[in-house]
Amino acid sequence: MWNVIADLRTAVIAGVAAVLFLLWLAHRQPRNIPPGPRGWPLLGYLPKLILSDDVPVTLTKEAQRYGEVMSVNLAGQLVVVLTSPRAVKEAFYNPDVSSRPYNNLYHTLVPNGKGVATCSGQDWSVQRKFCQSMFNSFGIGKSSFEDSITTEAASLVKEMRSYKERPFNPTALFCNAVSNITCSVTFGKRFEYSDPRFQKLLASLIRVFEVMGSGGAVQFLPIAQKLTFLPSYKELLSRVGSIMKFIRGEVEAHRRDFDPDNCLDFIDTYLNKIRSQSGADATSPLNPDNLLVTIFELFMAGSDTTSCSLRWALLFMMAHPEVQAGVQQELDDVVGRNRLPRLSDLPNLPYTESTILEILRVRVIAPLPMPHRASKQTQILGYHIPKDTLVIENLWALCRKESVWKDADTFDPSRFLKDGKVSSLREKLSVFGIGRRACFGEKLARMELFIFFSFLLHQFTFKKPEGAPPITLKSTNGFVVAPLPYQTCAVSRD
Ligand code: HEM
Repeated sequence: MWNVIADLRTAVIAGVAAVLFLLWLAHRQPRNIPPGPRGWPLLGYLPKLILSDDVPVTLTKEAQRYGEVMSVNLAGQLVVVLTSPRAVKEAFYNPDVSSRPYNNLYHTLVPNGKGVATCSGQDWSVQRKFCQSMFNSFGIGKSSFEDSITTEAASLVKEMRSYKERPFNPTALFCNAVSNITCSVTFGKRFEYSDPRFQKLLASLIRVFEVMGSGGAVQFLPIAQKLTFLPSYKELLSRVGSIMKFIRGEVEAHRRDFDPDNCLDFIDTYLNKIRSQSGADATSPLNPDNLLVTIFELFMAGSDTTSCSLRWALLFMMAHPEVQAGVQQELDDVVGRNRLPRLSDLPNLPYTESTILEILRVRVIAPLPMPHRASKQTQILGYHIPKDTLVIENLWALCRKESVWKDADTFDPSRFLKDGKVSSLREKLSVFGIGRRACFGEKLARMELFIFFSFLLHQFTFKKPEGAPPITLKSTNGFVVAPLPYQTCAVSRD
């Protein structure tokens, strides 16, 4: 009798041990994956991120403990966070870390649509190459495109002047001005600041970035793709849907009036390409669905980003009147009062350029950009990276490294100056990302920032309105890090 019980006990213990061993086998981490904090059972590090006030700062602190290549488990998804230029360079020049995670938001709205920012593989490389060649042919980044931006900057100055030095919130004006540049490239037209249909669209655009939150990257986790019942997802779906509807209307109008001998904008050129390849290559990534999503992405990526940097720029000028006066002095010395700044003045405006660079550095507007996905098993600095790992660059950490940026929290444009010129430190500023998927609109954004900023400071002095609350440099927690809403007075310099 006792033998039976002893045998049974042995069998149960052996059975439990076998089950535990199999569970361990199934859930064990592959060897040599990057180190990182453990987190909770099942949810891993996700609760800590969700509860964090400032996700990039939290991840930077963890990286000080675990290193430049760190991993966290977010509800079963392995995510690798990179916090040094050498780690980001090695990872993001590697074709095997150049894919993007699946995104069911777009998939729901345009089931077959793939754009340029969220797709992978052949779809991405063909689209990106085509878009890049189009941007080049429109002269973006060169002086031939300058007039489009100066015309818009002049409209912005006129609009700000119309407040007659009374307080206003510059958010909608900047968003309208910058979006108009994207619209002039894509749709071949701009929209008036008073156009209610366009204003509604811009409000949706700003709201999309707010709703996405600073855990923007979290949107791409497999678990997030299942939370489609949440009110925030429903709001995103409805807002993105209304932006898509607007774009669809513009594409339809272009299709109706299409003239292959007169392709003046992005949509016409893309439609012409689709037409020229029909029959020859039915599977080409250049197709009507992808056109829709690509325009949506250019519109999103190109509008709130630059306009948000301009909002920071005005706020920092109000908070640091001595820097504002320094930029104005330089503009007056180099440009004078009888004309407006031109792109060709830039090499002679080192303090103005340093101020723009410092604004980009001190408030990195995309601190944790959209994740990359490893399309196959690979390595980063010797660590094993399994297939389908998400890889994120922590740009906030890169712009705060004390060894490169002394007193990194201090706003100090002169850090970029050496012997009266902009120093090579400029090359170390990585706010547009690094590698194969680095920002595609960087040249356009830099042109826009210089022209808008120099026009505004040439024409106005920005001041905190009397009686307004003290200036705060705190930010919102959106996918794009924006200043809290504020008011300014544009005091004419003439
Ligand atoms: C201050 C302004 C801007 C900043 C700081 C910025 C920053 C970034 C960053 C950090 C990335 C991610 C890089 C990566 O995934 O590795 C990115 C991607 C991208 N940006 Fe920008 N951006 C700005 C303006 C623009 C503009 C004006 C456009 C176009 C009109 C644009 C279009 C894109 C696109 C299409 C991508 C995706 C590229 C790809 O996946 O291949 N951006 N941007």
